[in-house]
Amino acid sequence: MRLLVLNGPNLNRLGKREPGIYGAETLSDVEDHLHAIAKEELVDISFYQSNVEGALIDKIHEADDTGCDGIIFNPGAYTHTSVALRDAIASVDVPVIEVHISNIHSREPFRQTSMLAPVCIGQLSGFGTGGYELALRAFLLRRKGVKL
Ligand SMILES: O=C(O)[C@]1(O)C[C@H](CCCOc2ccccc2)[C@@H](O)[C@H](O)C1
Repeated sequence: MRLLVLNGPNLNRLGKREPGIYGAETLSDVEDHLHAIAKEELVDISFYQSNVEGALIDKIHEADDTGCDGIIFNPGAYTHTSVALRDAIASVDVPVIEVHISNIHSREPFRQTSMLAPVCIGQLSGFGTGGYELALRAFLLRRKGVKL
């Protein structure tokens, strides 16, 4: 199984700022952790972070065109604004799980709406960086035939 972990704007700052909201782990720490699980589970996993909406869209298209089995996607602030990313996800067959480190539903009103959730297979929000592992394990359960 091949998975892509996609991160949107400012997530390159993870662990460097606002640890009270997003924790102290860096994006590299998250990648190392997911790499270890992927190795155990014989999953081919790749990572991409961009602050550019169009680059994220191109990556979603590329994943679909190359037979990726799933995308774990933290869209960052584009979650709340991007019709273009919504349309990109709607335009591909590859399943997408939306991940948020914070619980967006308990934060400012403008963060409580996701433009992308309706076209994703699910959303994980508020589990810290553990949400990325939860999403990986959700794809593993789907691989076993669990209807998620
Ligand atoms: O909780 C999440 O994962 C968010 O996607 C994070 C976004 C923010 C990404 C920026 O993350 C930073 C991490 C550390 C320091 C500065 C920004 C925020 O705009 C969303 O509403 C919720």
